[in-house]
Formats: sequence, structure tokens, C-alpha cells
Amino acid sequence: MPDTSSEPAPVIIGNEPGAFPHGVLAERHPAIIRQVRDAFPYDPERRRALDALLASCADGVIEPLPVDADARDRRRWADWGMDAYAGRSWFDVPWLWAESHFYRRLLDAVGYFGPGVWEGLDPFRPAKLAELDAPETDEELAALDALADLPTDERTRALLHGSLWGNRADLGFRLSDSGPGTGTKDRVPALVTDDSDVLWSLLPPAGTSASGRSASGPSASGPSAAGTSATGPTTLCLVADNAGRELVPDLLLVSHLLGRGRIDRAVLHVKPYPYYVSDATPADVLDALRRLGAAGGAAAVYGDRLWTALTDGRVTVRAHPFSCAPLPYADMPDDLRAEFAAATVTVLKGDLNYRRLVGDRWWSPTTSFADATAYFPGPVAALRTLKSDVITGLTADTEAALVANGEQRWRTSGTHALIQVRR
Ligand SMILES: O=P(O)(O)OC[C@@]1(O)O[C@H](CO)[C@@H](O)[C@@H]1O
Repeated sequence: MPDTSSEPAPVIIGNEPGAFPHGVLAERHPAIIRQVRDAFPYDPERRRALDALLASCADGVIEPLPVDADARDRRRWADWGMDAYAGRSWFDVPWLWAESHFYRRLLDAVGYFGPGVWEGLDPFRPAKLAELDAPETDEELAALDALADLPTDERTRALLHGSLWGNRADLGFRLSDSGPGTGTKDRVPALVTDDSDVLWSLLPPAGTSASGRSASGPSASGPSAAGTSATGPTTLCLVADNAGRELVPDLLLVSHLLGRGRIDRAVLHVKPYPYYVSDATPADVLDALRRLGAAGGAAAVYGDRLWTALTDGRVTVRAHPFSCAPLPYADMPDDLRAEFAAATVTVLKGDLNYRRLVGDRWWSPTTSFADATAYFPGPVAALRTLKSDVITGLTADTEAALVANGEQRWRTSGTHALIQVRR
């Protein structure tokens, strides 16, 4: 039985040495600064700013935004809690807030917000392109050709799993529920919960009825499209996570769903600016699309379909400022709430989106996913590999088996994944 306790669990703070969140602030962030420092021949001013951020990560406090920051951005950060957290240690504020704000400061340091020659230059772009151009990506895209011989349902499932495990940058088009597995000793399937049947019931193939379609879904007043059902177009909001080898299978999935008539439209939500190293931005969508075209074969067919859908408006790309907010989705603004409310289903990819969806809290693992997401304005699904401590929706048996495995890193190592859906 899921735990339906309505008491919110404690918010995760990064102040416990030895714990995963502390390691991210104390070790990972400095490593990211060093990586960025080497990525471009930044001038002395930029390098000094990066060094100052490095020092601040170790023992500094969160500073207010610079006075020359864009006024709208300053207002946003004020709304997002800047006044409450300025002057406090990175380690003593909610971990989600500290991490998110770190990327804002990193972009300041490299001059991303300009003016100047570094304005708008993604400091993570070299790493993103290297991943996209890696031979593994070629192999994975070539493997798509073999999918053509599979029955449609199996292909649909393979593409869903490709998107899911792509969150581990592991575009394997896995055909079995067991996913990549965690070794023969492991008594728990890699997929710790799998609500994919519920997801497919929300997005049935063209010509069949969606029993669970959102009552608040787009009505006849929305723009018409070929294949639109009596209840309005079936719209998928896909809230993307990483660029490169995660975004590629996300795009393949969207293209496939369009091609099979399971969706009429898709809205792809990406980040307005570089974030969490590899998160996808609009430029990354274009890079991934070009990559599909250049691969030829089946990959190019998927890419062409998406290209056409972008040009005729069936697929749109959104980069909402709240996508980079240091807050849970429970605090989303009204315009975003209305967008998600109008979707047939919103699929959130990845670990960070999961943290923001259920709240970055020390939930008991058996906390009901439906309860934790009850505030979300429409049907919602999470496709996530487990890369941080937050978890909900496990059965008591699965939790016990994971713990009994003796492998304490199941929460953070990306060896397990979940598909959770609340209709
Ligand atoms: O959202 P993603 O790409 O699946 O994962 C991002 C992520 O692993 O990076 C963080 C550490 O910086 C984790 O807390 C976290 O959630």
C-alpha cells in the first residue's frame, strides 16, 4: 500500500558531509568550474570571475545578483527566493536552490549574459558536441534500422526505453524490462516501477479512443490538425532533460508517436540557458535534429518527420524561464500551469525534473506518487533513471529488496530507472 501521509517530508539540504548532496556542492561544482575554465580561452576577467566562484563554492556565501543583471532576471530571482538566501552558505539552503543558482552564477562568470564577446556562448557546448559526434551515437542511430522489422508495439516500447535509459546517456533501445541490469547478484529489476501501460492508455494509436484522455485537454477551439479526435488534438508536453544522447532518443520517440498517430502535437520544453552541464537548450535541439539527418537510414526518416512537424507547427519548442527555476513544479507560474493543463499528458524526463515534480524532499520511498503529484494540473509521467536520493511510489517489497541488495547507491548511481504515471 502506498504511504498516503500528507505531511511533507524534510527538504534536502546539502550540509551533511559524506552525503550525496554535499558531494555535489563540495566536489562536483568545483570540478565543473575547472572543466569550463579549460573549455574556452577565457580572458583574464572571466578567469578571475571563475576563480572567485570556485572560492565561493568552498566556503563562501550566496551573493545577491550583480547590479548590472537584467532587470527581469533580478525580479525573477527575487520571486524565487533570492532575498531569503543571499548571505547564507551554499550548504545551508535547499540543495535544489543552491545547485540551480550555481549554474546562474557560472554563466555570469563566463560572461554569458553579456554584453561582450562571450555573450550567449554555451560553456558546455564542446562537451555536448563531442557526445553527439561520438562513435557510440553512430552505432545507436544505426541500430534504429533494425527496429523497422519489429511489430509496432515492440518498436514503441523500444523507443520509450531508449528515451528512458537515454537519461543515463545510454541510448540502448532496450527491448526488455530489465534494462541495463545491475549484475547477476541483483534481485531487483532495473526498472523499479513501470506504469507504461497507463501512459499508452492516455496515448492510444490513431483510430482508437483514449479512455483516459484529459478532460481539460484542448477542445475544438484549439487549432485543427489531421487525425484530431473528437476531444481535440492529442498533445504531448515533453519536458526534456539532457542534450545529446538523451535528447536524440527523446526526439525519436516524439517522431514515432506522431508517425503512429498516438499524438497530434508535441510541445518540447527545454532550458532557456545552459544548465546542469548537459541540459538541452533550443540550440541543442537543432544540433540533435541535424545529427539525425546526417545519420541517414531510419534515423533520417525520424528526423525528417520531426523537421516537417516543426515547420507546420505540430511540434513546438518552448524555453520557459521557470524551466531553470530553483523551485519545485508545485510553484509553477499560471501560464505554465495552463500549458500543462491543456496537454493530454506531460512527460518529465530525468532526475532533476523528478526532484522538481515530487519536491526535493526526503520522502519515504513508499510515498504515493499520485499524492506527491496531485497538484499537477493534468496527467503526468516521469521517465527517470535514479541519480539522486529522492524517490516515491515504490512498493514496500521493492524498497526492501533494494536495501537488502546491500548496494546503498541504488538511489544515486543511475543503475535503476522508473516509469511513473498519474492520470
Ligand atoms: O536531471 P538529470 O540529468 O537526470 O540528473 C541531474 C543530476 O544527476 O545532477 C545532479 C547533480 O548535479 C543530481 O542531483 C541530479 O539530479
